[in-house]
Amino acid sequence: MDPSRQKHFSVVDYVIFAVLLAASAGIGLYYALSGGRQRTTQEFLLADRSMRCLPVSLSLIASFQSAVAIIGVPAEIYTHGTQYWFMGCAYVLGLLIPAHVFIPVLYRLRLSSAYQYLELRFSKAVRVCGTLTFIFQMVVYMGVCVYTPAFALNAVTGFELWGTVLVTGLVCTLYTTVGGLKAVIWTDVFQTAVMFAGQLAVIVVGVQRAGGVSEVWRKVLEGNRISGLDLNPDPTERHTFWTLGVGGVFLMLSLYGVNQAQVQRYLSSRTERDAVRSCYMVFPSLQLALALSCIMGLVMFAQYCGEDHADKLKSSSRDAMVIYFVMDMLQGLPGLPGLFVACLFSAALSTISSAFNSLATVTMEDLIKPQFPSMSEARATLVSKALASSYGLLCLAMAYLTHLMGDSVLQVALKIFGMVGGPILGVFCLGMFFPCANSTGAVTGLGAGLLMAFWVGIGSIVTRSSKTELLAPSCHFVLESENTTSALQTTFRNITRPSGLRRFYSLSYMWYSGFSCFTVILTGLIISFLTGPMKEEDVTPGTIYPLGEKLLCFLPECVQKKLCCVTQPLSEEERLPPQHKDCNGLSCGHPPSSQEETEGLSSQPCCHNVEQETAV
Ligand SMILES: O=C(O)CCCC[C@@H]1SC[C@@H]2NC(=O)N[C@@H]21
Ligand code: NA
Repeated sequence: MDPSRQKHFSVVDYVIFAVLLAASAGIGLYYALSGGRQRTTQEFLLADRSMRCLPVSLSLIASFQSAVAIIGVPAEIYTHGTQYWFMGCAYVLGLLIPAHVFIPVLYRLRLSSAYQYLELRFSKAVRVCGTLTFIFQMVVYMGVCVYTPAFALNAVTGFELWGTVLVTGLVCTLYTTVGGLKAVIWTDVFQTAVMFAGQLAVIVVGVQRAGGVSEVWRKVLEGNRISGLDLNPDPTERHTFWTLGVGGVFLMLSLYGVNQAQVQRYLSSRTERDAVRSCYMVFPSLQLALALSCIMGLVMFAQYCGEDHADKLKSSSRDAMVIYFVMDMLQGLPGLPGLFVACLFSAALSTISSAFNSLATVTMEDLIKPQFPSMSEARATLVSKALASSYGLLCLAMAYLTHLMGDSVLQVALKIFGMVGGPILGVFCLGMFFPCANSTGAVTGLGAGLLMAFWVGIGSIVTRSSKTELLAPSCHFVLESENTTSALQTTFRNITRPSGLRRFYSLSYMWYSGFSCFTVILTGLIISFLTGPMKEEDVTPGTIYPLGEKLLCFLPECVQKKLCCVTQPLSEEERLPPQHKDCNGLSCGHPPSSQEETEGLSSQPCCHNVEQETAV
C-alpha cells in the first residue's frame, strides 16, 4: 500500500503493544522463579497436574484461536457472507465427544503425552509415527500463526515485518522456555482477555461509525451477506451446513480431542472432573469468539460496501484489508489501534506458546525419554527447555514458508488441520473404538490417511490455478447486481463442473478431516483383519472406549462381538493396584496422593478400564 494511505501509530499505541509483551514475559518469569521453579518435567510440562478448570478452559480456547481467526474470519464473512458462522454447530459434538470419550480414556491412563496412548494400545512404532505427524502439523501451523499478524500489520501500517516476527518469536520463546506450562496457561488467560477486548473495541467503534446497529443491519441485508441455511449436500461446495456443521466436527475432534496441545491441558487438570468441566466451559467462550469475528466482518462490510472503497481495498490483500478496516475505524482514537495490535499479537502469542510447549513435551516424552530412560530429572528439564527454544527458531523459518503460500491464512490453517490432524484423529479412533485393530493396521492406516489427505490437498492447490471457484468480486460490484453475481457463479460452475479426478480435487477442504479420518479407520481395519486381528485379552486395559455398548447396542450381539469384540470389564482382583509399578513399561505417573484416594479417583489409572469406571 502506498505510504500516503498508510495508517500510523501514536506513541500510546506502541506503549500498549510493549506493555502486552512485557506482561506476557513477566508472567513467564514469575513462574520461572516461583513454585518448584520449573525444576521437574512434571511441573515444566504438566504444571504439576494442579490446574483448575477456569484457566484451563481459557487456555484451551487460546491454543487454537490465533490471529488467523481474528483476521481470517472477518475477511471470510466480508467476502462470502455468514455461512462460516455455522462452524458454531460443530462445537456441540466437537466438545461433547472429547469430554465424554477422549478425556476419560486419556486422563485415566495418566499419560504425559497423548501419543503414549498409541504405544499402550498399539506399539512404539505407532507412537513415534503419531508424534512425528503431530510435530509436522504444529510446526507448519506455528509458521502461519507467527507470520499472519506481522504480515497484515506490515501491509497496512508499514510495521517492520521481520522485526515484528523476530520480537514475537523471541518473547514467546522466552516465557515458554523459562515458565513452562504454568506460564503458558496463565499468559493464555491474560491474552484471551486482551483478544476479546480488542475485537469488542473494533466492533463498538465500527458500528458507531457505520451509523448504528440498524444501519449496519440494513446494509448487510442489502448486500446479501446474511447466508441462509445451505443444505446443499454437494461435498465440493466450499461452505455449507454439512461441510461446516458436520465436517467441522472432525476438525474439532482432531484439535480438542487428540491434539497434544489440548490433551496436555486436560492432563494438567487437578481431577478428571476438572478436565471435563474445562471442556464444557470452552463452549460459550468459543461461540463468543466466533460471534465477535463474524460480527466484525459484517460491520466491515456495512462500513465499506456503502461507499465505493473498492480501489483502497483492492490494493491490500484479502487478509490485510481487515487491518486496514481496523486502522480506518480506530484512527484518531489514541490507544485503540495499539489495543487491537495487542489483541492480534495476544492471539498469536497464546497459540505459538501452546505449540512450543506441546512440541517440547512430545519430543521429550515420546522421542527422547524412551531412548534415555535413565536420564536425570534435571537434565530432562534442561533438554525440554532447549527444545522449546529450538522450536521457537524453527517456527521463524516456517513463517517465511508461509510468506510463499499466498492463500487466505484461515484456509491455509484449516487445510493443515484437515490434512494432518484428520489422520491422527483416525488412528486414535481406530485404537479406542476397534479393539481388533492391530499395530500394522494402525501404521498402514495412518500412512494411507496422510497420503489421501495430501493427494486431495495438493491436488486442490494445483488445479485451483484454473480458479474454478469464483472469488466474490469487490464489494462495489456486489451492491449493484447480487443476482447477476450468483447467476454468473452458477453458470460459471456449470461450465467448469469438474468430473472424475478434478471433482475429487474440488472436495471442500472442510471435509479433509473427516475424509482422512475414515480412510485411516477403513484401511486400519482391513489391514488388521488381513494380518490377524488383535485378541481382546491382548488389548491393554483402559485403552478401549466401549463403543459397542454405547452406540452399536442396536446391532446383533454377534456383529458387535465381531466388529468391536466387546471387552469384558476387569474382575475385582484384576483391579487391585499394581503397587504403582510401571505397567506396559510406561511410567504410571506419581503414586496417588491420599487426596486422590479420598476423591475415589482411579488410583491405578493406567491399568484401569474406562468401562469399569462408567460401570461404577
Ligand atoms: O485461529 C486459528 O489459529 C486457526 C483457525 C481456527 C481453528 C479452528 S476453527 C474451529 C475451532 N474454533 C476456533 O476458534 N479455532 C478452531
Ligand atoms: Na491464540
